[in-house]
Amino acid sequence: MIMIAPSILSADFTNLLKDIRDVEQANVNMLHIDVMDGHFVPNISIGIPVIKSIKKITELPLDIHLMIIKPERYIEDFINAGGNYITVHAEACLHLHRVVESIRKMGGKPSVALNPATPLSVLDYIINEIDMVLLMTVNPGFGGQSFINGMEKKIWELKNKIQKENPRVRLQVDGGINMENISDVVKAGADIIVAGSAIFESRNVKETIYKLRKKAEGI
Ligand SMILES: O=C(CO)[C@@H](O)[C@H](O)COP(=O)(O)O
Repeated sequence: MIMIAPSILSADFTNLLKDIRDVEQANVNMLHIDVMDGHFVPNISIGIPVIKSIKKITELPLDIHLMIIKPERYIEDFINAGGNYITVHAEACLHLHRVVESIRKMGGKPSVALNPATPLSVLDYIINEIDMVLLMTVNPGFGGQSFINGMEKKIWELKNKIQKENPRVRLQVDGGINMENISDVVKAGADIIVAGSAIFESRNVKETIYKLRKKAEGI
């Protein structure tokens, strides 16, 4: 089954409750929450108080994508705020193994994100310790960017690596995914689709999610 994770970065922050209820009614599998620090990426977004508030109003698993340098400083806070999946960037961690270990110890599901230009070999000695890999198909920092050409090949290579080395790992793909390219992304091997602007900037959020799911499942 393909999972859909709406990225609330593109939601209406003056009406977040309504947007969350809409995606819940469309049976999405988790909420993707982008945390940006203005250093690792050139943008600043959502932080711990907002995540705590979201946790109070939804039962959906919270998938926290930390686009922050030295994420080890805040792992405990994001887990206490209600994060389920905690994704850290390989590029942002001096001691990736230690960070992943601490996420697991504190009760989170550890996940590692890779920027588009980061080689898959950075996963070589960590793939057995994680639950998910987040492959970025845009340069992180903003919603609404275009999917980078050629990333299907990287998804496919990562899928092969996962199948060989740890088939329990889920492959999440994030950035520029829409109605036109979702089938290719799934065919290349994605298990979890993150989509922000394609969902929240559409006229009918629920209908868009149903259509994305249908395309993803080839129906
Ligand atoms: O992490 C990020 C951006 O850095 C993403 O989660 C975006 O929020 C996805 O938005 P779209 O590309 O789907 O509009």
